[in-house]
Amino acid sequence: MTADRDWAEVAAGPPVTVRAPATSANLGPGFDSLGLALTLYDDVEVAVTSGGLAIEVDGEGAEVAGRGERHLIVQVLRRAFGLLDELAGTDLGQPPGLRLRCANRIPHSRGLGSSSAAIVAGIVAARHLHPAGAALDDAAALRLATEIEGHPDNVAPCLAGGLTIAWTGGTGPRSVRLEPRIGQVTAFVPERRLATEQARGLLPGTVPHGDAAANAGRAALLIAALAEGLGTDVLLDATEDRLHQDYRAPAMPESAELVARLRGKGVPAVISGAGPTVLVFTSSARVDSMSAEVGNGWHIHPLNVAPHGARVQHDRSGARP
Ligand SMILES: Nc1ncnc2c1ncn2[C@@H]1O[C@H](COP(=O)(O)OP(=O)(O)OP(=O)(O)O)[C@@H](O)[C@H]1O
Ligand SMILES: N[C@@H](CCO)C(=O)O
Repeated sequence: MTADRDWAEVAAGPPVTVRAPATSANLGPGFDSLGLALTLYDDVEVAVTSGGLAIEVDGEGAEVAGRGERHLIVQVLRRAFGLLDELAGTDLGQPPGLRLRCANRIPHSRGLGSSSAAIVAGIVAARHLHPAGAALDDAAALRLATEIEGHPDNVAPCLAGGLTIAWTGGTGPRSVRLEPRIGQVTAFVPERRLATEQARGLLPGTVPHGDAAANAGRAALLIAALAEGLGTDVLLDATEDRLHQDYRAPAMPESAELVARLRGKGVPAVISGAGPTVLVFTSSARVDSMSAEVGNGWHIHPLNVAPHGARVQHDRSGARP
């Protein structure tokens, strides 16, 4: 099948800008399954050009700009363009050139889903730019993003917004989106980075049956607490974890200590994703009083749940939404 446009025509058109939200995965007991989209965003502009590869990065992780073909978003664009040709039966191949402009606000390797935002932004941009982009539907986008990221819990809310429960079934990764009834959450972000790969390496191969059973019950309770807007006392119990946080504590002792301290005072606090950011479910009034107590060394981000997943921002072409 031939596409209705070729890369030269795409290059003559406008670039696409995608806004992708930060995400917090696990939320305590929901390891590799639960995720929340947050109102902290990366913006990625992608243009097809007549040749070469140019990458500009402003903000977080500016050092990744020099990676050329190894830049995560470039790799994702290439994978998505290849998959689109396969799915649509077209043979466009790779575009002659690409230009990326990244405005990064999500801190890297802190547990706020920066890699998922980059992956999802790349997929949404590729779907918009490729003339047969509609062939990559939402289910295929989730499958591709999960394949690249390795687990679905950050990419699902980054694609869908809100609160998501993600799992891998017989047909691959899937997710369900819920509208959480919670107000503000606050991210306490330390300077120290922790790569997800390193944090995953600290997990044991097996866990005691009692711990697995406790987490299953708490994860179920957490969904009810978030969906129904249940009170802080329920949320405190519902965010208890026994499957990952303690095993990872040696790699982020300050974060583990902060979570324990806040929980000891009745505040529902968890490690965000693979850490070391601490995510707190609480009102803004409480955060103000907590901030003084938490001390220096933490960047404090009061955030809301992002209602939408990654979306195209400026579409001057009037083409696909
Ligand atoms: N906007 C981006 N552009 C290019 N590469 C990125 C971008 N964001 C993240 N990355 C890559 O992903 C790495 C961080 O991914 P990692 O999985 O370790 O942490 P995270 O996604 O921030 O946290 P978590 O998965 O725990 O929520 C960075 O070091 C960088 O290589
Ligand atoms: N569920 C993942 C989230 C981080 O990407 C983990 O905790 O390793």
